[in-house]
Amino acid sequence: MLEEFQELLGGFKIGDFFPSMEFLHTLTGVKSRLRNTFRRFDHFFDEVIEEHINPKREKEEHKDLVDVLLEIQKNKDTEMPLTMDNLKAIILDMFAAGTDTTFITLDWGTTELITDPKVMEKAQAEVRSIVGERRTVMESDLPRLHYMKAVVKEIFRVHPPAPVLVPRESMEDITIDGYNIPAKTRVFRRDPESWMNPETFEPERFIGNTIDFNGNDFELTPFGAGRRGCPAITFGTASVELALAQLLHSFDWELPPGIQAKDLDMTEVFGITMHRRSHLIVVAKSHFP
Ligand code: HEM
Repeated sequence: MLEEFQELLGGFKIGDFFPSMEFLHTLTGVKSRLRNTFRRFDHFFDEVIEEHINPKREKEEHKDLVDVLLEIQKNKDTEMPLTMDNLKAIILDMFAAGTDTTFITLDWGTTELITDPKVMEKAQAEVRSIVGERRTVMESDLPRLHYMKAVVKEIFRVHPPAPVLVPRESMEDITIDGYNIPAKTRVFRRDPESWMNPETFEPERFIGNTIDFNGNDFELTPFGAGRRGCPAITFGTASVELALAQLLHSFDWELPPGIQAKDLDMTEVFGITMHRRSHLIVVAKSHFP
């Protein structure tokens, strides 16, 4: 369901660029796919909300996002009242923007590392030397994992999970570098010419310099930049770094018997987020007895 949503949201649709050709969306079935996906999500959110307002529901120790949103909705004194549609939109936004991006980064990251044993070994050696015999990687370990952080930057560079960002429209006429951009133009940003050996996975390119993805270096903007940039850049980065460090620390990774790195399908599926076309199958062996 989420995959269909991401593909519909980001895939190339001719009517988005030539509004006079929007009628093609009906002929090609895009409109009915959109309606169908909308209905499935709407039904799913109705169920989730009903479950949360059911007085017989067992109380959890901590409130979750839906509990908090329902509480805000109940409070009629808020500056901006939340309708049920607003509430569903927020759940969808968090669900879609927050799960897929992190998962895709780890999926492509594992792919790159398993096809490049030298990088995998170097990253594992670093994590294991910092974390030692302790079984759980802590957030406080992260600042010392310099090489692994370079690996994460390189994953973001080669496989930005949301490569065309969220489609945006310019609000007013503007001239940038001599190009006139009229109001309401759809704007995308990506510059493939900013890197040496751009196709090679090389975390070392981030060692010894300060290039980062916080929105100041325009050649690396996996979270976007400026005021419409990802609001969860800190949380998203920590989630990816912690998960990757834990995977590197606790497991030794191999391809299944008979499969070689060159056999892996590296095709990307184009949508608002950039998935692998086929599932990655790897063998994880516990590093600790
Ligand atoms: C690896 C992790 C992540 C990456 C690479 C990422 C990337 C992005 C990008 C590129 C955008 C669009 C920015 C733009 O158009 O300029 C975005 C927007 C957004 N992200 Fe993230 N994100 C990540 C994790 C998360 C997480 C964990 C959450 C929530 C828990 C989240 C919530 C959002 C929301 C709500 C928006 C929409 C903001 C708006 O509508 O303006 N993201 N993200």
